[in-house]
Amino acid sequence: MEAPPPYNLCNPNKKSAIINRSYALLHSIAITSLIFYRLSSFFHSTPSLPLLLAFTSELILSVLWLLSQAFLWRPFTCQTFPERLLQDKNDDELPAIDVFICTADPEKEPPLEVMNTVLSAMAMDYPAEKLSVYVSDDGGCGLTLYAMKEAWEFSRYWVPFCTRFGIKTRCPKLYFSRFDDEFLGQGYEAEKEKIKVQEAESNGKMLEEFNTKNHPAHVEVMQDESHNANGTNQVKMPRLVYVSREKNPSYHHHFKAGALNVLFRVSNMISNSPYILVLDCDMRCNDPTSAKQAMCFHIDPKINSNLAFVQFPQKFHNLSKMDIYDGQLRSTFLVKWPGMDGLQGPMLSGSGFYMKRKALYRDIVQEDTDFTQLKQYLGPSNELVKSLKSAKYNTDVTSRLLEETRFLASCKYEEGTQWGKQVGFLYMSLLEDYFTGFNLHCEGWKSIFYNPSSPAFLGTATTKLNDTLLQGSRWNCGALQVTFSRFSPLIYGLKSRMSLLQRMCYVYLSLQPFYFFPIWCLATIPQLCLLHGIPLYPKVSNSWFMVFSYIFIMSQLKHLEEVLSTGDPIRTWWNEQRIWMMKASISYTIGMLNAVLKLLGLKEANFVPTNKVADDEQITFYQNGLFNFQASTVVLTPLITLVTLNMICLAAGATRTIVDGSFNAMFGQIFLSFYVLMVQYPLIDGMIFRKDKGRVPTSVTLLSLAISASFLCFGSLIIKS
Ligand SMILES: O=c1ccn([C@@H]2O[C@H](COP(=O)(O)OP(=O)(O)O[C@H]3O[C@H](CO)[C@@H](O)[C@H](O)[C@H]3O)[C@@H](O)[C@H]2O)c(=O)[nH]1
Ligand SMILES: [Mn+2]
Repeated sequence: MEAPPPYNLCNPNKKSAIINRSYALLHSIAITSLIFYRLSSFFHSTPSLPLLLAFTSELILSVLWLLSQAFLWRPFTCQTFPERLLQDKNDDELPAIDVFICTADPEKEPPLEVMNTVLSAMAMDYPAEKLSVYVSDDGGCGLTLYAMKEAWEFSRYWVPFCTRFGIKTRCPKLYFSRFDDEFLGQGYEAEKEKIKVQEAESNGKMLEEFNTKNHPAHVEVMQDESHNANGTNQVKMPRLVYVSREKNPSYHHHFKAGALNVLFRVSNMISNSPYILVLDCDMRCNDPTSAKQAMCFHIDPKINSNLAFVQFPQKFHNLSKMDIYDGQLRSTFLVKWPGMDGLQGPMLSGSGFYMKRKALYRDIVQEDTDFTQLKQYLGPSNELVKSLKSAKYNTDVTSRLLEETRFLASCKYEEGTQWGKQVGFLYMSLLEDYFTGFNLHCEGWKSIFYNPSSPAFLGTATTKLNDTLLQGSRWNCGALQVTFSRFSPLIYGLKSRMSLLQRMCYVYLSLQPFYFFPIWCLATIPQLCLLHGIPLYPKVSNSWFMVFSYIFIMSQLKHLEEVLSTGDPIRTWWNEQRIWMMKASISYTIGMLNAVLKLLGLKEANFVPTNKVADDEQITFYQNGLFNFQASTVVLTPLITLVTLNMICLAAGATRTIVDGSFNAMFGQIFLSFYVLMVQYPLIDGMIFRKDKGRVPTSVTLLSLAISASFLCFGSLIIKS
């Protein structure tokens, strides 16, 4: 008998694999030669400090390069066929889904935007009775609760409207910006107005007086008895639940992971759906069919037994054409994650994934685990433990049930339990997604990356240099918390079922912040030596020079090939090098400092939510591809210092080589300095030529000049001694 057609297909990209592997092979020969050249030169004469620093940088770059090849070894592309799934299964047979949406700060994450995300999720193309949306409000803000009630009101029109007319755009804000619909459009405007009035009536207090650190637990299931009682509204509606967990300064709240675990428990009592979709408050559902697409993997009997989650890429609605800050995270979502699809699957990426509930219980909840043991792991609620065994959907939410959910959302509940350690989203790192996903993969769970042509979700990308770099610092600090712990991918679970390549991917991310070392060394030491006429690279006429040139040119070409193969313009290649240098010198460095301070117990790690609102000025800069240098001094000064230093050294060093005729020996360093300045040209522009508000403040330029001068003086003393 012929096998039924599959719901999904995942195929290797043979062409990419051939290109990647040939490149990797030749490049590793070149790198080995470079290391051989350096080591053999050390035998002839004792290396100087600058030479040792340059060599250490080269070694770190080589190790990271080698690890990064794991992402490129077996690239895959997956497809889904939801129509086949729907032929086989009717609505009753589709599994239920709980959608978790987190918000924390009503100023950075305006309640109206959260409302739009919630409505887009409620209106997904999925049987309404199988969909429950849970909103976690870590701010405990009255205005957010109010906006959720309004979202519920409006959803009663919005959801049936979308279903009846097969509307593609299910985020109301976006829909009404494109299309007119008198009745509904007015309804939406009225909701917007109500939220504004509500805020105004409290004289702004609702936004100012919320207290993220101290508030009681609040759980509210949105329902409208009057409507159901008189039977006017027969349309089935997804459920909407507002949860604001208790916050108390004497308990650590574990940021987003803590919020997600509360939703996990509360939803267990109410809908207990076998699958969970996690969204950040700015990640709207763009393609309403994403749930069915995800189910094409989750229901497939061939792969579902150990499939933990289906990850969609994070995509953004506010990217400009230039995308100067690499907001699209191209290399992550278009190269690395598809690369991991050929291994055990992509890393968990915070938002836009469909997770199997059972996977988050890990191996603790088994058929034969007894009641008392489960309570030791999961806490004192009998009801919660009972709900594990019965996969039932609670249609009425009694006041007793609500009481229990408030208990589950209290600070004390997790005391002495395994939440965040072995169950649910894990707490040890600020990068809860990466760490949770790593643990799942260690236990043998798989994941799938699915990147449909129409984006499943659209979020808000950072459009300010400062926000981008600080967000990156938090991510890297989170990765390093894992690296510096017993869970470091280098050593943890070596006996687990994770393949070598998959592990290399995790190790790469865990060591990636170490790029900070080569970037700082190679942007300062060869330049200082250029000033003093000390060569660090072979002469142009020396055949070893070829090895260095080969490595540089080939990595540039490979990057270019990769950019073009993901359908991006050449400009992206250049942009990415710039923002990478900035991230490596700022985000990796700050992330490293924070992680080390945390390790020494000198600083608390903190998850400051990223700003999702931008003023017109900020948007204009961003849209025009102009860097906005209105950034904190800590972020900006190091960048400007590096550029100033390179300018001074290039000018003085080049003059010197002309005078003493040492161009042949110094070419490598002249080129390096020149390359840094070319890539970072917008910094020079912002420092010298720009007159607008986004220019580099003169105070920062002066401070940077002073730092560069001191570095050159001290550096010269050390070099000459
Ligand atoms: O104490 C907190 C802090 C944050 N959040 C929520 O977490 C989400 C992500 O925060 P955001 O400020 O947008 O951080 P990003 O760095 O943009 O988030 C990326 O990186 C995070 C890991 O650090 C992932 O969790 C996210 O999904 C991913 O989009 C937002 O919805 C927040 O409301 C909370 O619920 N509680
Ligand atoms: Mn975000």
